[in-house]
Amino acid sequence: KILSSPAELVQTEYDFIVIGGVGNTAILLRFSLTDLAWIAGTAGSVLSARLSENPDVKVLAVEAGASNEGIVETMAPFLGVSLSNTLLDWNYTTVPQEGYNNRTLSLTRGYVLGGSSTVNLLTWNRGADDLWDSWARITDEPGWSREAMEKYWLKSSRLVSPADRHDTTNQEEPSIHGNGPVQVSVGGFPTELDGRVLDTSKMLGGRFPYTVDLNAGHFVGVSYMQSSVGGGQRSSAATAYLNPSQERGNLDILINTHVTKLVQTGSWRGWGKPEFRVIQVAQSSEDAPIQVTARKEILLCAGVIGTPQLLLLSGIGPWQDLKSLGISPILALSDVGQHLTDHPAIPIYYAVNSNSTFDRYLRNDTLFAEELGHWEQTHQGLFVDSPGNTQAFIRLPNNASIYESFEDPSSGPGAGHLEMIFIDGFAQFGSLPQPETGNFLTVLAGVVTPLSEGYVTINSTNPFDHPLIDPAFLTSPFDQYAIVQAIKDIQEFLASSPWNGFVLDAYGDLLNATTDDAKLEYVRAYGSNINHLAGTARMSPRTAKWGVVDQELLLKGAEGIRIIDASVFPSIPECHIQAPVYMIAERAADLIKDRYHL
Ligand SMILES: Cc1cc2nc3c(=O)[nH]c(=O)nc-3n(C[C@H](O)[C@H](O)[C@H](O)COP(=O)(O)OP(=O)(O)OC[C@H]3O[C@@H](n4cnc5c(N)ncnc54)[C@H](O)[C@@H]3O)c2cc1C
Repeated sequence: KILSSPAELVQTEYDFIVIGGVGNTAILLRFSLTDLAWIAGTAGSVLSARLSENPDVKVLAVEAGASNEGIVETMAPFLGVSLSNTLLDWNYTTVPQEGYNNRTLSLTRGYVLGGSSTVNLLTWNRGADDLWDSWARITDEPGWSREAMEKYWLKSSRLVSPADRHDTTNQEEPSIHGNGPVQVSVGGFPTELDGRVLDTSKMLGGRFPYTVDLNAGHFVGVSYMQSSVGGGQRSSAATAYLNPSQERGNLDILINTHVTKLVQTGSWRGWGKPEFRVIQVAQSSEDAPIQVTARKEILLCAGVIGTPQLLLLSGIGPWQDLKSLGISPILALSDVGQHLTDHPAIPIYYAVNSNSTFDRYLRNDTLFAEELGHWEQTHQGLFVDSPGNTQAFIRLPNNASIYESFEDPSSGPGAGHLEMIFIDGFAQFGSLPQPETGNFLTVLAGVVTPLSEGYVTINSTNPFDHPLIDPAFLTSPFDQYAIVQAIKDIQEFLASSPWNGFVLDAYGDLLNATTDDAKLEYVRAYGSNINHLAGTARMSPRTAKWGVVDQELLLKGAEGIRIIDASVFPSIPECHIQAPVYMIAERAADLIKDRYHL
């Protein structure tokens, strides 16, 4: 059941407590753990669902944000972009980004059941086979390999028909998809770009090959984009995992409540290893915190920003940083909050010779309302897709001059370095506002193997204050080189014959950016990110001195805490990252069930 205040808790002891997003925590619901406590976000929802499957297991999921139910913007895929800077967003801001002319950027994170899976842009990428095999190597754990993770790919999602039920032959490969709760489909509202993108790929070949289904594991090529959409509606960790489980008698979901601290309750078997079995929760910094016990484990799923913040507030992290904040250090882990990585991105705009782009809907309230009404009645039309029906992952040229200074950072030849998403209208991903007239296309370009790394840390012991967030965009020369190459690739792509008579001029300052330096200046002025933050509590081999969690996602040097969210990724995936979050959450649920014989 859903509880909206800690005062509604009828018990203060559970098997598991899931902290955050009840996103992937939904997995826990499968288990019905009586002894777990957790935070419910994307991963949190998965865990909540999976663990509460066993009626003997009592699970409490704690989510700082609100319920996802009844909010149309979270369900109509096209409206997902409107959820940033709302009450469902943590509304974080980065510190000034040197690589972006010292601009600060808004960072969206879901403040709602389902976490960021409730507010994201829905693209569904499982990650290259090479990525998973590299994680198995980095962590020295075959259980994270592509082969071992196949079952969690199959268990987390299933392919369904697009909203318009068009023939998808050669647009996807049904045989490689599974039977899990998240519904996945290709776009259900074809655009005038789709055919041109595919024709260009077939014409150019080379670095732009056509790949029928990237999710088959070879993540290089131009393809129809798959999204977490079923029947024209968002499929999130909340709708797929959590909502169907929330009536279970062994699952309590506490919303609008922050976990403010993980409390040390003793030393494991009396020999010094700190043990954490209790959390503190509150709804504001004025409230007296309430304590809740997890008999078995605290499952920390608070995401790339919330997880390190909570660890630091609880005395877990770099020793000197904790001491300088006046926090008594309990566990020295220098990697907490470090290695924050995201994909830098730049929207490229062209005026187009068309009257069919979505620009007119964004400029005309009546048209917009009519289209929304159409979606509400039929789940058809423009609103069934997040903007963009096609995407491409491209490798840098083999002879790229940057390889004289840097080794290839990709996980292998089956993963790209650059991404492009083709959008039939002016998508405001950067700081350029939509022009008042005209029709446009947007290509959102990104670097998916960034080498720039930053951090999340705190400068306040008030858990309700935002942490300091520095993704350090574009500080590595590799990223600078790669994003310029992405712009050149887009220019080459759109200069080919399928676009003749359709693409007009580049829009904005890009028109005059003829040199590499000018292109880089354009990115510094208008660049943004794709909200794929990862890595602030990295997984490493159990005996390694670096890292925050071990191969089973248990907090190193402690008992009672397991971290399950995008913070544990040992490297940033070369793709959109929600599917890998679901997959690690599914595996975590199995690891927990095995450990406790559930
Ligand atoms: C705007 C946006 C667009 C994106 N687009 C895509 C996309 O198209 N495709 C894709 O694959 N990925 C996309 N992503 C990324 C993807 O959604 C996330 O990486 C993924 O959902 C993260 O899952 P998580 O479980 O790590 O964290 P989250 O899902 O963010 O869950 C963390 C949860 O913890 C809660 N929480 C935090 N601190 C506390 C606390 N102290 N107490 C209680 N609760 C707390 C939060 O409210 C949140 O619900 C996007 C993300 C955003 C924000």
